[in-house]
Amino acid sequence: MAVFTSVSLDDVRTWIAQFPLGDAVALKGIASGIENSNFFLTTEQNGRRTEYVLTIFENLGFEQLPFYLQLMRHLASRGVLVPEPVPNRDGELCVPLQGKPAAIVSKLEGGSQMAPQPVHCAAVGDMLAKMHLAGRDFPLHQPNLRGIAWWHATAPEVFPHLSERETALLRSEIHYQEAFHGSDLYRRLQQGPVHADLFRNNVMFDGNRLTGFFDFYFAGCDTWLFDVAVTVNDWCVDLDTGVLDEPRVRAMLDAYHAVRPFTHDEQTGWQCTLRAAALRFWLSRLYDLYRPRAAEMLTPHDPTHFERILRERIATPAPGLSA
Ligand SMILES: Nc1ncnc2c1ncn2[C@@H]1O[C@H](COP(=O)(O)OP(=O)(O)O)[C@@H](O)[C@H]1O
Ligand SMILES: N[C@@H](CCOP(=O)(O)O)C(=O)O
Repeated sequence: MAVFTSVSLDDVRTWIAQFPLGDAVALKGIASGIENSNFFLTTEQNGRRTEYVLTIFENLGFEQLPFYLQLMRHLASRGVLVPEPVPNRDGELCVPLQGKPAAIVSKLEGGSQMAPQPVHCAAVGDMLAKMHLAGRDFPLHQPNLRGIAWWHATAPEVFPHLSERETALLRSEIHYQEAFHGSDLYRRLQQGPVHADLFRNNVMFDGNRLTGFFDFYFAGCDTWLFDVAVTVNDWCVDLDTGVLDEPRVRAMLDAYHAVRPFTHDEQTGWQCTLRAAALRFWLSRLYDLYRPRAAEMLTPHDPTHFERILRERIATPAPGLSA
């Protein structure tokens, strides 16, 4: 159950007076999610009921949240389908609740599509390209906090837990990625705000209609290509083998390319970037598995899934960026 901080409807009734949303009439904890406490919040104003999502941030502090919340606001104002944060009467997007930072955002319709078909991948590719373009004039900057600096800092913490075979792979891949990240080619890749965690469970669909991207709390500035690679590695993969499913890859990449054409440099850097995206989640899953965990945290995700994907991306070239 992902409600780590308990809040009652009475608590919220008083707290919500600072927002121009009317009265709080219902509050329901959301079971899924592993980072924050999330609730569906219903408000009533002039006889009209509206549903929102109330998030209490368990790990992020007040100083870190403006980047994420302002980014969502910026994207929403440019027509990208993302939850829109609601400012309070003082214009603040993030305010304390039970002593922790909290925010209210609009609720997306629908549910997650956990068995995506090419039609869903195309919708994700199209919206991802629109999101990258819309982020070009976003004024705030924060690096991807799960980028190469984090890999360097984190690998030594997991090495003691790994087999020789795993250690060899992790060492050699970080070494390989250092060379790629230090190259002229890498410096020429287009960069901007990216979601950086656009997995199947972070996108809503109503049937085949995409209704939004959410969970922006790993977002940061990185190459657009990295975002594409993270997304392909999750949406277009055979979950048992880590092998990419070509029809889904083609649907996603072609839809992206139709909105924001890939560059020649991106074509060249594509295979390395798919490996970087696999490495990022292998390492974070290893770290989550081996670090001391708070008692209430849920079962960590399986790291071997991304180890398999990384080995597969090294062994087999993925379909190219354009057909
Ligand atoms: N804006 C939203 N609209 C609709 N549902 C949402 C929204 N934000 C979160 N949810 C629901 O809450 C669940 C947990 O959210 P998530 O952001 O993944 O949590 P966590 O950050 O704790 O991993 C999601 O799976 C989804 O069902
Ligand atoms: N997508 C990551 C974990 C992040 O969890 P989320 O529920 O906040 O998206 C992974 O699968 O390792």
